[in-house]
Amino acid sequence: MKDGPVYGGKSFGADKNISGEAVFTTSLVGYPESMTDPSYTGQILVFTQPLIGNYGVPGLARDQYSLLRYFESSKIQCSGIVVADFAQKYSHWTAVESLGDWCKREGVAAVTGVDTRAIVTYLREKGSSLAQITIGDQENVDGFQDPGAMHLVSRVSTKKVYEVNPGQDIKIAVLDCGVKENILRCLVSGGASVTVFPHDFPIQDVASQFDGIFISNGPGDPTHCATTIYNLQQTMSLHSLPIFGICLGHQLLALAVGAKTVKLKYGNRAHNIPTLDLTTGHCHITSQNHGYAVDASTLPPAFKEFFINLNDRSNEGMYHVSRPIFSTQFHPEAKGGPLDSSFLFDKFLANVRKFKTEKDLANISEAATATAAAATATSAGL
Ligand SMILES: NC(=O)CC[C@H](N)C(=O)O
Repeated sequence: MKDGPVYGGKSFGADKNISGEAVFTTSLVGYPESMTDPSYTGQILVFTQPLIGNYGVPGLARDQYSLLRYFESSKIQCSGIVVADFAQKYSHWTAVESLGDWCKREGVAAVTGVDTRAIVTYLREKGSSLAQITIGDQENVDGFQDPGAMHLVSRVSTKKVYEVNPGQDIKIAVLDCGVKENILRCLVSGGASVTVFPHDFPIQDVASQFDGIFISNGPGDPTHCATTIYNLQQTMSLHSLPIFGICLGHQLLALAVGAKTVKLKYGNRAHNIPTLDLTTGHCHITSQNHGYAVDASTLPPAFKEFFINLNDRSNEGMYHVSRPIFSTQFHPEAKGGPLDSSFLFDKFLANVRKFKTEKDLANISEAATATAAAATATSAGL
């Protein structure tokens, strides 16, 4: 840790020195999904679940939409992992290699035999900390890189526009800040065509060609994404289409409407965080991975708090009082994690379908008015 403590262990991944922000997750399963989630870029992930690796690592299989079936992106995104007990023997029908071989092949540092309870106690007391993984006596020439100071979204976002599940009647534009494959799957399996745009694409210029906009999860401090925030402001003032944001997407939407974000002491990374829906009084168990949060007291009057975290009372979402715009801090796509909140994709898709129907009806009546006007002009001999 940057502030002093050293924890010893044995390398079982790539033998290389790395640095990043040490964070912990209390999720019991889902290490392939978490490690390939672009939101973990620049972070050293410490697992509180002591035994990690026992079901191995799946391959790069793709589903009927050409989305990755078992991973959230095509490579490991975190800088390194720390576990108490790496399981060398693994067994699962999807497994193609061990966790150690995967980390070695992808050049990712991994350490086992570490007192992870001591690290988590330290992180909970001091807060998320910059840290290094160093092999032997080698010095880490890079020092302590701070992912919070970097614009990581520009590194993980797509460079070119692409489409998933083309040809459907409803069309959604996704702003890719580090989108997880399962988010795209949740949108296309609900019957939408999805076009994925780079994070800084001027989405306001093409919004009229779509029936909804989705803003994805992503790594780092949301305040670095000034271009996306500006583009969202423009989109909301020029267009009335439905918008849905998840995690970083929620934070960017909140910043775009004038609210503020704060850095949490050690963040929320787990698959079982109780979250209260303030509109229904229902509690949902949610999947989370974030270090920043929206300060609900700074939301403008047009937005209400949607959900709150029942552990630390932090904000978990917001909705517009009269427009089809809402966002959540947690991950309703839940990969890994419980599916309690997957109804939010249904809610967004229902908003999108309603908007599309109203748009189509407005176009028909506009065309009918134009035809009637032309007929009147013709009969009047004009
Ligand atoms: N999963 C995410 O989108 C994370 C959002 C943001 N980088 C945070 O840590 O708060």
